[in-house]
Amino acid sequence: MKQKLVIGTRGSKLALWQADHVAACLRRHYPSVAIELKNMVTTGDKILDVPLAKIGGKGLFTKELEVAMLSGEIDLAVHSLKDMPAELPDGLILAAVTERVDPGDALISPQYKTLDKLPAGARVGTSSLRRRAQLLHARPDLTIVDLRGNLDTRLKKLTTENLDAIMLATAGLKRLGWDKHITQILPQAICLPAVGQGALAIEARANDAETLSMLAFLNHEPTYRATLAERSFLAEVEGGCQIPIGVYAQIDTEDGQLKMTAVIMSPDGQKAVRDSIQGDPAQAVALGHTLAGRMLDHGGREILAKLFTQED
Ligand SMILES: NCc1[nH]cc(CCC(=O)O)c1CC(=O)O
Repeated sequence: MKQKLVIGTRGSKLALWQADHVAACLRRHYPSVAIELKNMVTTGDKILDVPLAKIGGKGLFTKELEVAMLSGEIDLAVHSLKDMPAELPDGLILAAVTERVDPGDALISPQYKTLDKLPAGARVGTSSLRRRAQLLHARPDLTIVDLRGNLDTRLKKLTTENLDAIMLATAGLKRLGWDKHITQILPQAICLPAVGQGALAIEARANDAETLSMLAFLNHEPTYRATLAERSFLAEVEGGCQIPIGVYAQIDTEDGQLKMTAVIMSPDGQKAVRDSIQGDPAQAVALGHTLAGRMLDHGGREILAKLFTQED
């Protein structure tokens, strides 16, 4: 067993909470091992004024940590699984995926509370194409305002940018103790989450057997299986986190089946392909591929082709 593990993390409040949480789990499990944290800055943290969809590129929030891991500077990195690209760089693997509790998206609207009570033309802040498309699909009259920055910045912008509502991940708000601001958790019929939303990913070197076995206890198998199906869906649709797809999979505790629903939308929410699949959790990867293939054939490919040629 190693006597020291170095965790790499980004410096945002959410990232620090996540890394501290994993550090605390490790310290409890291995009282004699030194658990150190190392703060790092990623490209995604540096570019704060450009909409994410325009920066493009995969792994915007993960690359610098991965370089440090490969060089041995850090032993593991903690990420929101949602921020991880579908395929990891050579030499790195997901050592564990933690239990997912809140996969959904939340609306914060101090004045109107819920989506259906927002007045016509209301201004809603989000920088996610996925949220924009699904909001506009349900409410074409809304005005979507781009909203970048860390969670705390975005909450402040609700007031400073004169917005009627903003949308954020429930999990992130809960982790920071800000769930008191939530006025509605959007139902999945209206808004499906991003791939992996709500789960933490622990990334480590593929050849570092000692660290991998020390991290194994952090893995929650049902969440791992469900998010594997989601990530396999994503890999097949071939996008980063900034394409308008929503997907949610879970293992049904009654019949043990993996059940997954996904949506591919045009950014304006006008075109939507929605479909579901279920099967054996051991076939998670195949289920993701099959669902993606079916949805691409039934209009998804057209929506995505248009998206990639758009220049706005
Ligand atoms: N893209 C930023 C990001 N990455 C992970 C979370 C929230 C926590 C999670 O989904 O696990 C957020 C904030 C948000 O989308 O509101």
